[in-house]
Amino acid sequence: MAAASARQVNIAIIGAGGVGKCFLSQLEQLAARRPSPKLVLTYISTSKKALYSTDHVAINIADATATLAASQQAPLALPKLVEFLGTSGSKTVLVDNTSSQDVADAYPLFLNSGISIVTPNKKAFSGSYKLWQDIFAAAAQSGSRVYHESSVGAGLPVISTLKDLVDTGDEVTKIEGVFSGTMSFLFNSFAPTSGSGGQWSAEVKKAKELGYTEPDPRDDLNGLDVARKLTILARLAGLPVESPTSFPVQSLIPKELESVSSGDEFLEKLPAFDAQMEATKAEAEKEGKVVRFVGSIDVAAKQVKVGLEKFDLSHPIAALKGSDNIISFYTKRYGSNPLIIQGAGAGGDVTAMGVTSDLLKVLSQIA
Ligand SMILES: NC(=O)C1=CN([C@@H]2O[C@H](COP(=O)(O)OP(=O)(O)OC[C@H]3O[C@@H](n4cnc5c(N)ncnc54)[C@H](OP(=O)(O)O)[C@@H]3O)[C@@H](O)[C@H]2O)C=CC1
Ligand SMILES: N[C@@H](CC=O)C(=O)O
Ligand code: NA
Repeated sequence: MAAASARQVNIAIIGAGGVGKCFLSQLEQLAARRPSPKLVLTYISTSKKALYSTDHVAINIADATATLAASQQAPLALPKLVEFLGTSGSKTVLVDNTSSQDVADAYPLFLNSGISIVTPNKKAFSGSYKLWQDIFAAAAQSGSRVYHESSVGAGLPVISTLKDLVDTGDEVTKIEGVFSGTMSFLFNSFAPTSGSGGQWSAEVKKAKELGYTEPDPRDDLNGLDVARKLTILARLAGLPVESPTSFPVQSLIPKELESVSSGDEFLEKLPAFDAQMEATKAEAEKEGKVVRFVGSIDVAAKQVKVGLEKFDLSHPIAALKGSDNIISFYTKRYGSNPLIIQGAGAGGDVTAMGVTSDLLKVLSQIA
């Protein structure tokens, strides 16, 4: 076991894709700006490769992506990773930048071993309610921390705001808005409030290229990504929602493409079904409206729903730009004027910002 250092915190990263690379760059700046505690990257992996040494030698953060790409080491199995991180003698924060359910399922194991977690991955907090309970019980029992701001609204302060409302004794009655950067971008560019808009399937490809979509864009188009975010918010607001499939969720996947085997094949075949979304858009236009993909949680009625709705052109939801999310919290204190949060809801840099700010919170508590 390496010698213990109170003023050193080790960082282990799983996932080095769009968000992971932006996080690495923010971590490099953070480590340079803040000498204490010393931040030491000791493990990084994708699904196929890893970088680490048995004596926990620091990995150069600036070169980590390139060194990882050239590495011949395989990732450690998750229980082995927990063991490895536990032998460093320093406090450790795991940064999960994947969308993996397997990694999410292992959070209780990491937390029980005293390893804190920061992540934009929604799977742990929107999976089974039992996993949610196990995660927070493990953190409470071991004193390790878990933060997931970017799991809703990317770096926008959505989770922290909701926690503050609840923890200070306000009563949240309703949460509603646009919760997907991808869906926002798609509808803002396909059905703008002025002009004719782009082709649906071409906009879907653009959203993927811009890094807004989930690794498989069908996870956005089937409504599940928004359903996951609403599950997380509903639970934080006090509703023990069982899963993201336990309430009505509208899918925008054409019936004919429901069984295609890969995201790439789906994107290739999607142009043949553009007429379906054109019809939805035209129907709203006939009423002088635009269509948008929204979600809502009615806390008192215990109702959660996700799907398309039509909006007047003057409505704030109709007028969103780019990948903007807009989230309104209706509470007893705020009365009929909700507390509203708006801004980019997807993209590598803004998502990594939420992860980095979570890391800062953990450091202020453990270091
Ligand atoms: N992109 C965005 O705007 C936002 C993303 N998020 C969340 O951030 C997370 C990352 O998204 P993003 O960076 O866009 O996704 P990417 O697909 O770009 O990157 C995912 C990374 O995770 C790795 N990975 C996947 N599964 C495993 C596994 N089982 N073990 C180890 N590594 C694994 C991948 O490795 P490999 O390449 O080898 O598969 C890849 O490096 C997701 O949970 C997403 O929902 C949240 C808010 C906004
Ligand atoms: N795919 C998601 C990414 C952020 O959670 C989205 O588009 O909102
Ligand atoms: Na957020």
